[in-house]
Amino acid sequence: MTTIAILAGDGIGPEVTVQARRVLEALDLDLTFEEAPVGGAAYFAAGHPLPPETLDVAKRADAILFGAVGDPRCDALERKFRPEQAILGLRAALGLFVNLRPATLYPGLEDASALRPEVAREIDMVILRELNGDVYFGEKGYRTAANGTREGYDVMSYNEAEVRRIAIVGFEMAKRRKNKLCSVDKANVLETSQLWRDVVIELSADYPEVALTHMYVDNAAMQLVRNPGQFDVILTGNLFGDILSDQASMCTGSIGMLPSASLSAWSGANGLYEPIHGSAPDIAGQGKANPCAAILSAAMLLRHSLEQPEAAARIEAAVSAALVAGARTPDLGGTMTTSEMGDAVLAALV
Ligand SMILES: NC(=O)c1ccc[n+]([C@@H]2O[C@H](COP(=O)([O-])OP(=O)(O)OC[C@H]3O[C@@H](n4cnc5c(N)ncnc54)[C@H](O)[C@@H]3O)[C@@H](O)[C@H]2O)c1
Ligand SMILES: CC(C)[C@H](C(=O)O)[C@@H](O)C(=O)O
Ligand SMILES: [Mg+2]
Repeated sequence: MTTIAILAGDGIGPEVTVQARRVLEALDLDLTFEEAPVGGAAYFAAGHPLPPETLDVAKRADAILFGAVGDPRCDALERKFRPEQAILGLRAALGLFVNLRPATLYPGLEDASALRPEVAREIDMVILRELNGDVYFGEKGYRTAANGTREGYDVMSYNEAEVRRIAIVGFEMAKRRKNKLCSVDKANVLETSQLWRDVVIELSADYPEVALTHMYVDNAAMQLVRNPGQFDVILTGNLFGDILSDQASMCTGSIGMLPSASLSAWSGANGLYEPIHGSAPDIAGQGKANPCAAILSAAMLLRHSLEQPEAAARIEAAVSAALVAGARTPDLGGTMTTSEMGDAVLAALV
């Protein structure tokens, strides 16, 4: 029996996750679903954003479908109780250091893209984001000195083993795609990035067939808008990958379109799958959220954790067909509700 943990979370998290679950159920794959609270929902129900029972459910499952966490009512809480700690805690506890964030333009979405149609049409990349290190997991502090001056800090660091293991994934992915790897860093300023670049260059000797380039992150942000078609696999750290993937999403039409997979190795069980967007408090409860990113995350779950590539392709084809037929939530310029968009994808499933 295959068990999928559903951690829907806060805001639009539950709204989009239920649509992804409907699509998975329609495939008749004999999946069992186990729901558990996470984020603000878990804090209000159980006093902690990632209760031990929820972590157990996640660890026991064959794969995890995650919605989003974040609740403005928690903004004033001590950091360890904030909803966002739940997703960081899961990534750390499950050793999910590989984060795949594919960005492609779905047919017909040229009009929704922030770019000119001929530029947008070229987008077909994966942002490979390291997910267990960087400023996210370095020493942190917020303190007040004796003279009353406040100081905040988050240490940015990577060691060479951490860089090597994600870089290997990058080279292997590039080999299976277009043999192009662009490593994005800030080596002109940061020692962390200098180490990153040194390790990537050393490793490149094992992959002579892969064309390796390096780009500073500020230039990469610009090139994503100027000429996104130049990218195949972008290999980058935790913070830069977070920012660049939100930017890439608007090039493909909407942040509501980009799925992600978080894995402990390139392929394997216990992966966590989530849209790249957050809980979107500004539209929560209004039926306005685009469920495509969540639905496409379910497709990634089938491909990477359940070894069901045909089923994954069926979901992706259904999303594509629904969009070609004109199905659009407001973020894509349409008027459909979240569940109507789910209906459209279900109707297109063949
Ligand atoms: N992995 C996660 O759980 C995750 C990811 C990002 C942000 N967050 C959290 O979510 C909360 C809100 O953060 P934010 O506003 O900066 O980012 P967000 O991604 O939630 O929303 C940014 C903007 O995009 C829109 N948007 C997002 N998803 C959409 C969708 N599916 N369809 C249509 N529009 C969509 C929102 O309405 C908003 O205007 C914060 O608490 C943040 O920490 C969580
Ligand atoms: C909520 C937050 C911790 C998270 C991140 O920064 O990784 C989010 O922005 C994401 O992109 O998954
Ligand atoms: Mg983000």
